[in-house]
Amino acid sequence: MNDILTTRGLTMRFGGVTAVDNVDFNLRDGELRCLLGPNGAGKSTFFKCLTGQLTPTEGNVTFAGQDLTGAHTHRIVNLGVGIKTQVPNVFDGITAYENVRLSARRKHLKPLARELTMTTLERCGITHLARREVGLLSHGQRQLVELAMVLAGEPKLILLDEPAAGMTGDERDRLAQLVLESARSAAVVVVEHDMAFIRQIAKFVTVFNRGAIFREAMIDDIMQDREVQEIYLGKQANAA
Ligand SMILES: Nc1ncnc2c1ncn2[C@@H]1O[C@H](COP(=O)(O)OP(=O)(O)OP(=O)(O)O)[C@@H](O)[C@H]1O
Repeated sequence: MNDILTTRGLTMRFGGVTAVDNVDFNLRDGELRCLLGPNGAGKSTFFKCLTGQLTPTEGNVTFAGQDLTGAHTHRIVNLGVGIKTQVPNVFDGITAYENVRLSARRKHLKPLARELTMTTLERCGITHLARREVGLLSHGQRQLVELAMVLAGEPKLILLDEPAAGMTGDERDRLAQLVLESARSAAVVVVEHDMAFIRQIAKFVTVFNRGAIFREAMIDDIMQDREVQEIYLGKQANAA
């Protein structure tokens, strides 16, 4: 299968700090990949270079054969990438339904957009929140609304940064189910800390450390990997 996303020599420096260091990353079409690593490993910075939130200092990002290095987030989304950042990117003053419909309307005329909105709300288990103003919802509920917005855009690639943050156990289970389901029709990259959630969804994972790819393997092998355990413990010991 072809690669839908690649980076070559991707590097991001902030002054003297090299947050992402010469990363070559490959994601196959339809693949679900989790990005792990201790705090400060460079996962979020790498993610932001993919989404257009940051312009890398060096290297390039290719999506579906197109060079997207330094492209605006708007263009990246229009090309078929669904992005969920750490802070829910929703419109607080309107309802969940209206938020999701805005996303569905990007590709579809009104009747189809309405139908897609309803099915997506249902898929995400938030039909009961359709008429609620999003600014009044809990953090976990807002995360699900944002995910519904991403899915209603029918992306070819979905990028999720810490999607399980602030969720209840039930919301997290729903999210895990949704991510697995979404991975049947799109490639998915998930940056996440929540190990319970990772265990629910992860197959092949990429572990970052000090800005570089430290290990790539199946999650069960990663969990047994002593060097991976050490980089996590090392960070905790340093922080203590
Ligand atoms: N805007 C910035 N300016 C300066 N340094 C930054 C900036 N953003 C990130 N860094 C630094 O880059 C390194 C990587 O940070 P990053 O947030 O990408 O790691 P992470 O793996 O996502 O960590 P976490 O899991 O805690 O979110 C850290 O040393 C961090 O302090």
